[in-house]
Formats: sequence, structure tokens, C-alpha cells
Amino acid sequence: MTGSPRSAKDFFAPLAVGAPAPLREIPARPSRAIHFFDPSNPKMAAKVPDMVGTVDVLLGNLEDAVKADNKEAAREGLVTIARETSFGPTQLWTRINALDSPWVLDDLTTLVPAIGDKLDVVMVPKVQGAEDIHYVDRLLAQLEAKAGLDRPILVHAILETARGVANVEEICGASPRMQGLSLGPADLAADRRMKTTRVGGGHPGYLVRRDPNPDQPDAVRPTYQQDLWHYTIARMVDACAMHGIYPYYGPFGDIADVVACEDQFRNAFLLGCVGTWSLHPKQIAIANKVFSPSVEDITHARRVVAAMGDGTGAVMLDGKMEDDASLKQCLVLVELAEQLAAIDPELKKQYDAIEVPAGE
Ligand SMILES: CC(C)(COP(=O)(O)OP(=O)(O)OC[C@H]1O[C@@H](n2cnc3c(N)ncnc32)[C@H](O)[C@@H]1OP(=O)(O)O)[C@@H](O)C(=O)NCCC(=O)NCCSC(=O)C[C@H](O)C(=O)O
Ligand SMILES: [Mg+2]
Repeated sequence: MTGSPRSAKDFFAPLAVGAPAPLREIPARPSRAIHFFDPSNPKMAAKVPDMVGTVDVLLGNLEDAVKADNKEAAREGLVTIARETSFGPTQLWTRINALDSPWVLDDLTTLVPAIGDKLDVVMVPKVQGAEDIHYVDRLLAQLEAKAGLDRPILVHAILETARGVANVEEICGASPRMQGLSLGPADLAADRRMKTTRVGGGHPGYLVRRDPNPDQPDAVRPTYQQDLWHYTIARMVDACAMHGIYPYYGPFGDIADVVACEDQFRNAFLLGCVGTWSLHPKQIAIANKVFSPSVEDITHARRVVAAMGDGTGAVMLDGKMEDDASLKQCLVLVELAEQLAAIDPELKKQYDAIEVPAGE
């Protein structure tokens, strides 16, 4: 039957006859690094098979950073790579072109029939509001039905316009396909008319200065650089948590500055993000390190879990109060460690070696 009226109760109904049923819950699959490659670049494409298993997500990028003349080659290159590669535990994502571009329709109508059974997530750039997700949602359902796919392809939105940020909650709740959000700091900075020309990361001019000391009015007053992206990432994290989907940092363009890259990734991890983008092979190890809880954190978390017994009341551990709420914080880390250990043997070894003294 077609054309039946839709109500809120139909949120989880397929949007096309024959399309797979939407998922009720987005699986928490490890995605510490979403590694971008240009499928039209032969050197990058050649590296993809060997990267399987070393990174949680491989993303064939079709949008910005792919030259206009190479758009078709990138699309076809991704089809070839997807068909010829066995991805094992590594997810395959793509970033399609913007919804107002001349390429996006061909991106979706080519990729879904050709490699829809291998594609886990479609990343949609420059999402402005729920209407953009509704468009992609329906089109994907039609294409999935036509291709006879038996599981839905998920959708990930990049937050990179002021309007997108203003509509972040409705974007996250626009479809059961919504898997997560990434920050697009370069496009967002331009759209907001911010005055940084960097691709993500901080800026030395964005700072606070210590008050003058009346006793030493001429003394140097230290300054403290602030995080330009704190507000946006915090909004993303809340909107994603509210809708049961996953927030990610985005690109860190200063490939050479591995120290600041690690700092930016860690800020996002601490605020609640589950992963980030990697633009260059050397950013993968940084992301894997930062988005995997440390042995020290897991040791502490497990000690709290053990000390809290039935999970109620308050206890003292190392001079600090722990209670029902801090137990929940620790469980976030313990659950993440379990998910990562299931796919990362080296981490599993480290986490398994942790000994928690009984009876604390
Ligand atoms: C940033 C790069 C252009 C740097 O490339 P290159 O100068 O070639 O770097 P290296 O010489 O250090 O490379 C060493 C070898 O590694 C290969 N390589 C480089 N990058 C990748 C990669 N991403 N995946 C696989 N392999 C890679 C090189 O080919 C070298 O190989 P070999 O010569 O055989 O040793 C380049 O890294 C790059 O283009 N990265 C991806 C950039 C990208 O995807 N940008 C788009 C996302 S960011 C964005 O869109 C902004 C966002 O939307 C926003 O609005 O904020
Ligand atoms: Mg962008």
C-alpha cells in the first residue's frame, strides 16, 4: 500500500515501499578516527586496502578537497575500492557533495545501487535544517528499495553553517537514520564571518588576560588562549545525546602540528565526542590514542564500580566522594572500553591487565 497518512507514530516506518525498516537504536560502533581519502587520488586510493583494520572508519570523500574535474573519477574510484576491498571491522563511509551542487544526485544514485550493501554511513555536508535530512532520507529509502538492500544506510550531518547550528536539535531528530554530527570548522567560520583562516584548532588572538596587579602596574599580564569551538561542540554534544546519536570533532588542518591536534581532539573527547576526522595517515594514531580511555581512567572507573556495590549511597575513595552520579560517569568509560576492546586487541590486552583490589 502506498500514500498512507503519516503521524508521529510512523517515525520508524520505511519511507518507501520495499525499503529496509529504520533502526530503533544507532549501534555504538567504535569510530575514533574517520579517515578521509580522495578516491580519485591514485596514491591515496592505493593505500586504502592496507588501512583496513588500522582505523575504525574509512571515508571516501567526494566533496571539498576533490577538484571539480575529478568528481566523477572520485565517485567511480569509490565504487571500485568498495567492490574490491574486504573491510572487516572497518566501516566504510562516504561524504557526498552538497545538496545544491551539480554532483550530489549522481553521487547517491550511483553509490547506493553499486555499493549500498557496503556503505555504512553517508555524510551530508552543509546541512541547514531538518528539510535537508528529510530529502536525503526519502531518496535513500527509494534507492535502497530499488537496490533490494536489507539494512538502512545511516546519515551523518556536518554542522558548518550558522543556520545549521541554530537548528542542531531538529537536525539530530529529523530521521531515525541520523547517526551523528561532525563539526565543520572551516565552512562554519566562513559562514559566521569569523576572522580565523585556520581549518579547526585554536587562534592565538582568542584569549583572556589576567587583571592588572595594582602593586605592579607595569608587570607583564599573562594571557590564556581559549577554545574557539567550545560553544559549538557543546551544543552538538547535547543535541546528539538528546537524540541518542554520536558527536564528532572534525578536521584539524595543521597536519604538522601533532601536539595541538592532540589537544583539540582531547578537548572534544572530554566534552563528549566519540571520535574525529583524520586527514592524513599520521592523525589516525593521534585519534585512536585520544578517543580510547587511558588505562588510568579505566582503573579508576572500575575501582569506583567495585566500591559502589549495588550502585547506591556514597563512599570515599582516595579521599574523594563517589556516589550514584559519579558511578554513572565511570560506567560511560567502562562501557566505551568494552566496545573498543572488542575490536582492538592491543587495547584489550591493556584493559584486561588492570587489577582492581577487592573489597575497597
Ligand atoms: C593534506 C594532504 C593534501 C597532504 O598530502 P601530501 O602532501 O601528499 O602529504 P604527505 O606527503 O605527507 O603524504 C605522505 C603519503 O601519505 C599519502 N597520504 C596523504 N594523505 C593521505 C590520506 N588522507 N589517506 C591516504 N594516504 C594519504 C600521500 O599520498 C603520500 O603517499 P606516498 O607518496 O605514496 O608516500 C592530504 O593528506 C590530503 O589531501 N588529505 C585529505 C584532505 C581532505 O580530505 N580534506 C577534506 C576534509 S576537511 C574539510 O572538508 C573542511 C570541513 O568540511 C570544514 O568545513 O571544516
Ligand atoms: Mg566543509
